[in-house]
Amino acid sequence: MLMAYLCWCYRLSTDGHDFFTSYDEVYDSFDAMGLQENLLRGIYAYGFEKPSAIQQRGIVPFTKGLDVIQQAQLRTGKTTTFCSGILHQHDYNVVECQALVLAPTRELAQQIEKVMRALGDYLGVKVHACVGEIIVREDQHILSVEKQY
Ligand SMILES: Nc1ncnc2c1ncn2[C@@H]1O[C@H](COP(=O)(O)OP(=O)(O)OP(=O)(O)O)[C@@H](O)[C@H]1O
Repeated sequence: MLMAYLCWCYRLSTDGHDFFTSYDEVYDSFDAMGLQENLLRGIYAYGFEKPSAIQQRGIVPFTKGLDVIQQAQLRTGKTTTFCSGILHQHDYNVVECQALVLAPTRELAQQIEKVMRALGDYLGVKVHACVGEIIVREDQHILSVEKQY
C-alpha cells in the first residue's frame, strides 16, 4: 500500500511573524520520543510495538506544543498520533479539563474517546465524549463537578 503522510508545524514566532514549516524529524521507536513513562506503558499495552509513518513524524511536534497539521491515508494511525500528543502534554497534578477534541461525527468522537482512554490507562486520565442524545447538563456536570480531564 502506498503510504502518504504530511506533517506541518505552525507557530507564532516571538517577533510576531508567523512561520510555517514541514517537520522532518523522524523517530523510529516510541521509546525515542521522550514520552511520559506511563503513556509509553499505555501505548505498549495497547499492542503497538513500532510507530507508523505518521506517528514517527507526528507525535513529537505535539509534545513540543507546536500547532500541527497532519494528513495521512485512512487507518494509518492519525488518531493515535494526536491522542498521544495530547496525553503527553497534560499536567496530571492538575485536576481540571485540559484538552478538548472536536470531531465531526458521533462515531469518530466515540472512537477517539476509546483510544484516548486506552492509551491513558496508566496515566489516570479521565475522558468523556459529549455527543448528541445525552442530556447536556450531564455533560456539564461531568466536565465540571467531577473534574474530568
Ligand atoms: N503503531 C501501531 N502499531 C500497530 N497498530 C496500530 C498502530 N497505530 C495504529 N494502529 C492501529 O491501526 C488502526 C488505525 O489507527 P488509528 O485509528 O489511530 O488511525 P487513523 O488514521 O486515525 O484511522 P481513521 O482513518 O480510520 O480515522 C487501529 O486499529 C489502531 O489500533
